[in-house]
Parts: sequence; C-alpha cells; structure tokens
Amino acid sequence: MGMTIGEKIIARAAKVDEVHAGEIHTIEVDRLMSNDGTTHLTIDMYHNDLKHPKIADKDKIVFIMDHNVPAENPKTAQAHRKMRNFAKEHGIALYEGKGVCHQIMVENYVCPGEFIMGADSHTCTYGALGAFGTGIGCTDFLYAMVTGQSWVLVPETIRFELTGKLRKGVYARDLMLTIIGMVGANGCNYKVMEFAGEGAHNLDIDERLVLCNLAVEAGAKTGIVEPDEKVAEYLESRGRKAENMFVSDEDAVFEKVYHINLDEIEPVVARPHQIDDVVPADEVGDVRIDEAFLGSCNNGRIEEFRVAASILKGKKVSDHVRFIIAPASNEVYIQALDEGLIDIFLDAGAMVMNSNCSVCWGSCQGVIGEGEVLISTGTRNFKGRAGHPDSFVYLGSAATVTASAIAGKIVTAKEDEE
Ligand SMILES: CC(C)[C@H](C(=O)O)[C@@H](O)C(=O)O
Ligand code: SF4
Repeated sequence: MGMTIGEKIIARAAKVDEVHAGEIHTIEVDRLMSNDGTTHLTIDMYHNDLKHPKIADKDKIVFIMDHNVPAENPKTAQAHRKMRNFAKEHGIALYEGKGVCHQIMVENYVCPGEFIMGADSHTCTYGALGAFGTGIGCTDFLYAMVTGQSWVLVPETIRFELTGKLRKGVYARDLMLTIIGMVGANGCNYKVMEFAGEGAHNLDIDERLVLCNLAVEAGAKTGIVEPDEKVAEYLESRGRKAENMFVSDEDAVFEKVYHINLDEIEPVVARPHQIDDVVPADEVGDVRIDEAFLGSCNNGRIEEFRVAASILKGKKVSDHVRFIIAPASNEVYIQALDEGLIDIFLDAGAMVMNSNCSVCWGSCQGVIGEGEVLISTGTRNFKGRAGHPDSFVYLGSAATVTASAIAGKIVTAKEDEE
C-alpha cells in the first residue's frame, strides 16, 4: 500500500519501511524546539521529577526566547534566567531576541523529511519545507529531551489539491483563512493537511509557511506542502541540503481530498472570537479599529512588509489607531531596513518593535483594553487573545491590516495601492 508524505516521514523517523494511519510508532526525533512560553516548566520538571536527569543529544535541541522579549516583568525575567542558565549548563543553542521561534527554525534548521517536535502549537509551520513539525506539551518535550525519542499515532491525511494562482491583492493568508472557514476550526483534528497540485507549487516558500503555520488552527497535527525545487533552492541558498523530499505515492490513502482553485480566493477576514468565522473582507461592515498589528510567525516576513510598505507609502496611520509592526526575525528586520521599508513605516506613524511575538501573543506588547478592536496578522482571535477578555480581534492579511490602519476601520486595500 502506498504512503502519504506524513507516513513516509514517520516511517523514516521510526526506522521502518512502512507505516500507515492508525498505527502507533516509537520515533527518533530529528530536532526539538522550545520557547520561553514553557521552557521554564520543562526545566522545573527536569530538576524536580527525574531520578537520573540527562540530555540525549544537546545538538538536536534549540531554545528560543521570543514570546516575552525583552522581559516585561520580574516573573518572566526569572523564567528567562532559568532558560539561559540551563542552556549554558548543557550547551544547548539559545536564541534571545533574534525573532519568533518558528521563523528562526525555518531560517536555520528545518530540512525536508525531518520529524521535529516543538513545545509550541505552530511547529506545524515546518511543513512548508517538507518536514513533519508538530506541537507537544512540556511533559512530552521533557521525555524527548531525555530519551531522544517520542511516539506518534500515525494520522490520516487530508489532501488539498490546489490549482491556479492567487490573484493580485489576494494572499496565502486569505487562502488559509478561507480553508479554515470551509473545514471549520475542528475540521482537520489530528490529521495531516497535505497541500499539493500545481497551485501549491505556484506558491513561494513564504506563502507555504503561511499555510502550514495555520494548519493547527483547523485542528491538524501538521500541515505539509509537497516539496519541490523551490524548497531545494531555498535550502541551498541557506547552505542546507535538500534530501528526503518525500511526496505521496499514487496509491496513498487519503481520508478526503478537497479541490481548491486559487483564482477564486478573495480577501477575507476572520471575525472575533473564532478563526473559522470567516467572511469576505468587504462584507465585514463598518468596524472601527483601535489597533492594527503586522507581524507573527504567520505573517511577519519580508514579503508581507513589502506589501504593507507599498500601501503605506506617502500615507498616514489614522490618528485613532496604533499600528504596531514586529518583524518575525532580525533577518527580516535588517532586510526591511536595507530596503527602506522601516523608514516608510515610521514616516507613516507606525510603531516598529523588536523581532518577537508581540501583539500576537498578547501579553508583552501592544495589549488592547476593554472594548477595543484589533485587526491583526497574528494566528489567533480567541476571546482575550490580545489583552482584555472583553476586546475584539479580527484576523486579515498584511494588506487588509495596513489598509485598515490607514482608514481607521476594516477595509481592503485598493488595487493600485499594492
Ligand atoms: C506559548 C505557546 C505555548 C503558545 C502555543 O503553543 O502556540 C503560543 O505560541 C501561542 O501562539 O498561543
Ligand atoms: S507569533 Fe504568535 S503564534 Fe507564533 S509563536 Fe508567537 S505567540 Fe505563538
């Protein structure tokens, strides 16, 4: 029986010839990532609950401080100290203030065919490079850190067969929000969302990252785009090898296949407080905003910054809006500086933050108050996600967020602006 991409990666990690959905396998983890959201908890368990604490392979572990960076209160400062000290003591790679964990991982580590576990739900992002990335809690992280192994119940795969190309002014973010609106926030629970077909290959790496990153918002175990020469080029440009570029066999078994024509996708917005409450952006009505956010592991890359800058150029952010911009990594930040994008943002009246999770995380920067409305390129719009429990988060593309920051209410960008 043929295998899907996800099954092939699990078979490789389990060191067996074949695996199929429904089986449980012990796997060797290729890499482990943990951020400052939970690493201090893992470290506490390591010290307090293990009889013979040890690290299986320090070179497979990456610690990234990105959620509350720089620390905004003594409690996070203490959690950060714990993380720094542990990393130093065990020789674990540590990134502090260099960017959002998933962006750092994609820029520096992820390779196709790898099985990567991260103590963060958006670890599914790595499927953009043909890897199996999945989020785990800190107990599972601790086990994998100590043994080098974990276990996996092989998921069923749902295939998204994509055709066509996104039209001008329509972005991967609109595509993925549309898909989540269609399948629902639980529509792909514990499945692999596999994106394939000529439409998927038309998407660039940054667009694939947007798709895979939000797979968990449809409940998926991970999202994977069928890897191709664009992945190979990206890896080669960064000094990594394109091996293990698995694609699904012709006779692989999919639980379901969706056919989506990218030409038909239009700008959309997810309304508070559910990500699957998706409507066409121009049907959202008259929604006045207090804050706009451009950034996050979903949408804080150079491509989104270019779109935002082309819309903002020569314009001003509405005087009742705080427009907060946080690059997904310092690499993005430096590139944006070089291209003059940061000048455009500052001239327009936006606030540019350090590379971190920022408003997406909603506990460090740009928190919104009671009754306030945010339009965001972040990943989630749960009640209270960006601050006060009685506040409202809409999700949209970089273009929609930027155009809204200028208009002071939710609008889509006009064609000549992009
Ligand atoms: C802090 C972390 C555990 C959390 C996650 O798992 O996703 C965060 O990154 C988020 O986006 O809500
Ligand atoms: S940017 Fe948002 S979604 Fe991504 S890791 Fe940070 S808090 Fe989580």
